[in-house]
Amino acid sequence: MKYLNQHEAISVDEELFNEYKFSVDQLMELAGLSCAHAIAEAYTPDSLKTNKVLICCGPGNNGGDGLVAARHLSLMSYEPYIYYPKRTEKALFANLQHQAECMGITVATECPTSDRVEAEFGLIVDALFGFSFKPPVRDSFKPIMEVLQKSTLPIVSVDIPSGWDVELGPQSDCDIKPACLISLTAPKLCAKHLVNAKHYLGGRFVPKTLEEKYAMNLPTYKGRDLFVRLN
Ligand SMILES: NC(=O)C1=CN([C@@H]2O[C@H](COP(=O)(O)OP(=O)(O)OC[C@H]3O[C@@H](n4cnc5c(N)ncnc54)[C@H](O)[C@@H]3O)[C@@H](O)[C@H]2O)[C@@H](O)CC1
Ligand SMILES: [K+]
Repeated sequence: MKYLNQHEAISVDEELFNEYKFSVDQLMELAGLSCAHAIAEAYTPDSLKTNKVLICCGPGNNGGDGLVAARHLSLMSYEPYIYYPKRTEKALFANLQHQAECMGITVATECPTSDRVEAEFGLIVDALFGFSFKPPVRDSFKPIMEVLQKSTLPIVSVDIPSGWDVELGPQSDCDIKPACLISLTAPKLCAKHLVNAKHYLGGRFVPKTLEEKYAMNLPTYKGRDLFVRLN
């Protein structure tokens, strides 16, 4: 299987939208749903200290995947709580936030303290930054990155472990250690730097012609599964 560089990941994204005419909402829903399913397989509610899940959502589409995943997790016996500090004006994101709130999920702008996170939650979902991230992390996201770096809870990263360079992996100023990574579409080069982590692939929406154009050589998804375990 091929691990994409940052440029390839962005090109694949653009082709899905421009050539194949998918809308962002469509792919985000499928991506976030596949994350919720992979999380439910990797961390059943009763395997966790508590079923409360902290979902950290960033300002871009990676954050959107987190908002979608939260909604699906709430339908599957988890109790999500969303930290979403930097919001956009775009209707898609406002609607995703609204849908989550209508389902009784808190969407907060205030960064939770480490003490609170350790005491209150059983799992952290990191949907802060995806394949468009360029290090270093800007100041406004440093407090939550510190919480993630200090945490003893399992962290599930969506697409890219946040703060990692998309190709080079961990950075000295920001080195979170996810217990699980859910790559979307195809893994990116940074996934080669995972240590002792579960690795899933989700985002089962890549047309065969696009897979072949980028020589992705994707693994076979089983039956109706929305994700496949890589490691
Ligand atoms: N192409 C695909 O196949 C799909 C991609 N999706 C998701 O979309 C993600 C990519 O989304 P985007 O391109 O919107 O970008 P990201 O969500 O990766 O991040 C972009 C945002 O982060 C900010 N940012 C970048 N560097 C930063 C830094 N150093 N410090 C603080 N903030 C920083 C940018 O200002 C921007 O607001 C993927 O990783 C994946 O999670 C899915 O939603 C749908 C399908
Ligand atoms: K992430």
